[in-house]
Amino acid sequence: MERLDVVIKNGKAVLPDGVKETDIGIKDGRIVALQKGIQANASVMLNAENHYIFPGVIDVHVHFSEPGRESWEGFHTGSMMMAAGGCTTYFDMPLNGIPSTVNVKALTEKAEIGKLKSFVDFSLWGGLVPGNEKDLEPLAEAGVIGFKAFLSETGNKEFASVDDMTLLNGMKIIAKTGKVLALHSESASITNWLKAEKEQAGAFSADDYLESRPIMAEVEAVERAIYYAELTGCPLHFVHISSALAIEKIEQAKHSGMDITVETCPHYLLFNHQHLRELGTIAKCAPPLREKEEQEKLISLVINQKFDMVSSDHSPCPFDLKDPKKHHLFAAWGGISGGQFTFLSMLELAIKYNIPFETIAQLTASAPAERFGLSEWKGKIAVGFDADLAILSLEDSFTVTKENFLAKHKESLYIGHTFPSMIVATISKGKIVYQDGKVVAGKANGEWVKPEKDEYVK
Ligand SMILES: NC(=O)NC(NC(N)=O)C(=O)[O-]
Ligand SMILES: [Zn+2]
Ligand SMILES: [Zn+2]
Repeated sequence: MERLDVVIKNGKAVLPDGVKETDIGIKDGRIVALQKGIQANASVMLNAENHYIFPGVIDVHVHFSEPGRESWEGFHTGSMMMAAGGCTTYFDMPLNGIPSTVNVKALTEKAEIGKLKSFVDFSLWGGLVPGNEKDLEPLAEAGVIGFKAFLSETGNKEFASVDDMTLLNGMKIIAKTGKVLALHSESASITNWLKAEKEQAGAFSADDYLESRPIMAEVEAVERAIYYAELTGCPLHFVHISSALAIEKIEQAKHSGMDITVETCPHYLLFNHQHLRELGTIAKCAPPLREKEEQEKLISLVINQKFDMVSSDHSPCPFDLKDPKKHHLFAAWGGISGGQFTFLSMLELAIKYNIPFETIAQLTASAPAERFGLSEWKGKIAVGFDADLAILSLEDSFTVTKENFLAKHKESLYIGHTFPSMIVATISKGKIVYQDGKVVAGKANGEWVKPEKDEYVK
């Protein structure tokens, strides 16, 4: 009888063309068989009867802040949290750590730490900042997944936002490397101007914060970036888009044939401005949570497949920096801590709005793999692909507590939230990393994943 490492029996696998009952056979970290009734000797047999098996989440947007600010998160706790959330590959952003990932030395240093500490696979973004134009091609060659720049201030002095000239020059160079430029799109001019007005008036309420980062600030930045991409031919990825009007502009550009993708994050879909009013700093992010009406529009846009993917934008910090006793809302650190909940959030929406599970798998796994050059071996359940899987039960629910939230800091908008499904296990390249509420992997086996080599066109 054939010898396999793992056989998952009787699950409902979420395949690109629909849900299918099948066994999954795994050997040497890859899926080798996808059929009912696999007869094999396997070291590990899992019964997945009544459970759904999704491709492991590929979360393109997290901030683990290591090296330099590992007191904010770090690869160890961060990757355990991702595993608990059904994520098997995440892309770490180039900012919030010290140094920022803006040259090859910083990239290599971060990759070494990730390889030692991460429980699941990861890729690394490189930064575009004023003054690092000469580092862009070397970073591309060294294997960054793409580049990231900020059009508004980052809130951290080690990673400056781009001025228009840096953006244009950077786009021109990035276009040549064949990589994608990801943009935090809020206009620095508009948000700084409005923020200064609020500061002068000493007006720091939740409503003031929302007013200081209006939808127009997002739309202006998106439109400008689209013009610049048209001039330079640079592929773009808009991160954490929070308004229907921005999507309208992005849709127009896509229809004109431009190479653009867009993500939103679960917090814009599950929460709204009322949560900032009630909960304060833990619900502070940029762009801000929008009014309920906008939240509903964003959900419709997800249902109508106007977003290419979803990401968590896990951007935590020690609670001290969010402590309302010490900082008013404008001064507190902005960022939502919720990397564990992208998949469960999308399942909540799928159940509520009848979104097909294969659409969820597309948003959380296959579209990111496709966009960022990993689609030959990651992002879907298929023979020959990495056995990166998330096993889900619809018969159980999951209420977030400080105990089962595995991020370094336990303060989060999600504490107390009940998701209508539960992750039973997460498998990374054939190894069970998370099962029954615990990270079970003995050691950190995550690898640094680089995009396909032939993506790089000199
Ligand atoms: N410096 C940050 O991590 N910022 C993040 N903060 C948010 N989203 O509030 C982000 O992605 O913009
Ligand atoms: Zn951002
Ligand atoms: Zn971010």
